[in-house]
Amino acid sequence: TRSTRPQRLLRAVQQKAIKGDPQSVISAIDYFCRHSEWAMNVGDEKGSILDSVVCEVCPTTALELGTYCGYSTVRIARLLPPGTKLITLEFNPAFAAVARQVIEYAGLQNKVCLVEGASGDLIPKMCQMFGIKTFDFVFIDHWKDRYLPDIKLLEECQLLRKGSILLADNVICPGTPEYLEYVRNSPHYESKYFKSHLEYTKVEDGLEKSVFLG
Ligand SMILES: CNc1ncnc2c1ncn2[C@@H]1O[C@H](/C=C/CNC(=O)c2cc(-c3ccc(F)cc3)cc(O)c2O)[C@@H](O)[C@H]1O
Ligand SMILES: [Mg+2]
Repeated sequence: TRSTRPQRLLRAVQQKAIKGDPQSVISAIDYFCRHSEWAMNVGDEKGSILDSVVCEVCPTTALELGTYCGYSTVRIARLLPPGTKLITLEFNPAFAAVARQVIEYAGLQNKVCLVEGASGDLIPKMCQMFGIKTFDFVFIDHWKDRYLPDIKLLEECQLLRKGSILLADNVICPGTPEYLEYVRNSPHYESKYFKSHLEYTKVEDGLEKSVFLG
């Protein structure tokens, strides 16, 4: 049977990147997506904004919603100091299998915990599964209509603290109108839009950075 796009993306990593070198894995995926097949990774332009926010926050606990092929997982994990963990949630087993191999190829398996399952089921289990009290940083990049319910769930589970940073992809394209309206109007968040472009295109898109105020 034909290979899937994530499998072809993984093959590009295995053929072009250097084992144990996260930057070469990132570059191999970006090259593949620009010159062979577009894929819904956060990409290099929005990815450098993601990098700067991660470096600014220096999270000790981080969560990613929607691993897909692990591109943003590698971008985030490569910047984390030793001893910190990035927990990434992915409910599609085929995508999770590819992501595990991409993360391992980058040599970052010790900084990442990929949990297979739905965010709605797993978020309430973060404390019992990992002893996590609160997240310093959350990268949101899964189904766009799940951004809002999932941050409300994070609030309910008291997994956010004063100063926790949420960074959401695709707030313009495909768009997350209900999420944007909430974080921009809620007294519990201070929000800022980082204008950029949809990965590998000239279409406008951007990231929304929101600080939880408690
Ligand atoms: C709902 N709870 C969930 N729990 C765990 N994993 C979940 C999940 N929802 C979705 N996922 C997973 O996240 C990933 C989903 C990502 C959805 N992303 C998009 O739709 C997306 C789409 C575009 C896009 C933009 C323009 C266009 F023309 C076509 C596509 C660009 C992006 O950057 C995107 O992130 C998959 O791996 C999916 O299996
Ligand atoms: Mg995205």
